[in-house]
Amino acid sequence: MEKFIIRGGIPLRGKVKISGAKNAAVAAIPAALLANDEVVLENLPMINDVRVFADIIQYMGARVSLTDDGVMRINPHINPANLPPYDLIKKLRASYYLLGVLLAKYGEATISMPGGCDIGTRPIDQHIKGFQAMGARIDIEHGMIKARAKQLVGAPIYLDVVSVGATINIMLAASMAKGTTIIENAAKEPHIVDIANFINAMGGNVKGAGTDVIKVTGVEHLHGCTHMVIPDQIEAGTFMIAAAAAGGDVIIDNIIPKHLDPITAKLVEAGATVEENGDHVRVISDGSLNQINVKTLPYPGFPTDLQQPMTSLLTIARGTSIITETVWESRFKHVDELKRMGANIKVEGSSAIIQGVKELSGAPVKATDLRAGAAMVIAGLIASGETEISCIHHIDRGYESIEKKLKEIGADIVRIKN
Ligand SMILES: CC(=O)N[C@H]1[C@@H](OP(=O)(O)OP(=O)(O)OC[C@H]2O[C@@H](n3ccc(=O)[nH]c3=O)[C@H](O)[C@@H]2O)O[C@H](CO)[C@@H](O)[C@@H]1O
Ligand SMILES: C=C(OP(=O)(O)O)C(=O)O
Repeated sequence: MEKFIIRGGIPLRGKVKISGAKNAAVAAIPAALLANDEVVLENLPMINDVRVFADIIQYMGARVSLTDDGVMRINPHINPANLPPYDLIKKLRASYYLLGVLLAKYGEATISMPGGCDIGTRPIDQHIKGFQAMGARIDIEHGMIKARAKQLVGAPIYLDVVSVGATINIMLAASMAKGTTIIENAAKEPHIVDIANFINAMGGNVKGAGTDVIKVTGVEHLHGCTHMVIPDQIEAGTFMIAAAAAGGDVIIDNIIPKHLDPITAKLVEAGATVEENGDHVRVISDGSLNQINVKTLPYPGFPTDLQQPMTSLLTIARGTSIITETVWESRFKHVDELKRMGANIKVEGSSAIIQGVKELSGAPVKATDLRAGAAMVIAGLIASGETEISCIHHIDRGYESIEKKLKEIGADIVRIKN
């Protein structure tokens, strides 16, 4: 087991390069199996979720090479009967995308229930409803989801909730279905657009991604291509919040500033300066911030995946802030850990009421999930004294070398083996 040790109170200065988006990468890797020949994915983040997904598709027979610069070459010929074991599938959420991909290409998919962060109940009923509307038969037995369809047929599908996973999974299944699928009330996150672009680069026909109506016309075959994964909105937002909270002057580079608008708006409201320029944003802050209220919403709202990091920032903002989580019902496990560091937070239903304190003090805390881990890192950066963060395997699922990137902008953080 590894830990991070952070000595806080140091302003951050310099430039940090953002990696490819986790939630696009973990959809693009299974999506590559739709193609008939080699796919090259560029700008993949070097995170554990990517490595695990490489292991999963290799287990199924794909030939995969992944280099340190985030380039993965995938020869997509697999044996769909090689069912990846539960131990691999449960390591991440995005393994559910294998259902849409295998159903589209082979007419059959058997996958165990996916894993992912423990942030509330995580049903996949909307994915299933979509597959069923296209004519698939779905059975759930002994923890396995079995999906079968001689021929998927395009259909109108209205999502009851705005779901990132269901939108992408239905796009994947529909990419090779007979006829046209129309997804209404679709999610609009940047990674939805990225995967639609990737399917189109393989010869597919997806229109409307980024709006709430997506039209997918199935094609018979998809071919290989090279696709560059978009920058990670959530990693970029995490560094923006860290810079605003710890104080300093940080350029967050290699990003699409538009994707950061909801975060920029809130940091400016709290008193930080954010300058947008081409493919970077610059965050300048003296660490003295004012209270704000934040409500998580599907894109283009404030992302739920940054709610926990934002909570850490607000622990030291003047006044009382309220963060309302509308996407996940149990995404407040970081609160008890922040309280160990002196934060004054009360959770009432889906809101955290945060009374700003003068300072946090370092303490031993744990990363209860991926973004709770990021929240602990930010808390450690602003706290006086030493913070020791355990269970950092959660952080490694989704952040590429977070300690190296933070060190480059002046933070005092080390990874130690326990
Ligand atoms: C691998 C990946 O991309 N993970 C992201 C994805 O998770 P994930 O795809 O699991 O999240 P969804 O967008 O599907 O979930 C949004 C909401 O819809 C509900 N729901 C979802 C599906 C369904 O079939 N039925 C249903 O009721 C969920 O309980 C949740 O309340 O989007 C979330 C919301 O932006 C992010 O927090 C995760 O980081
Ligand atoms: C919740 C997250 O991840 P996952 O859906 O992969 O568990 C996240 O990235 O914040």
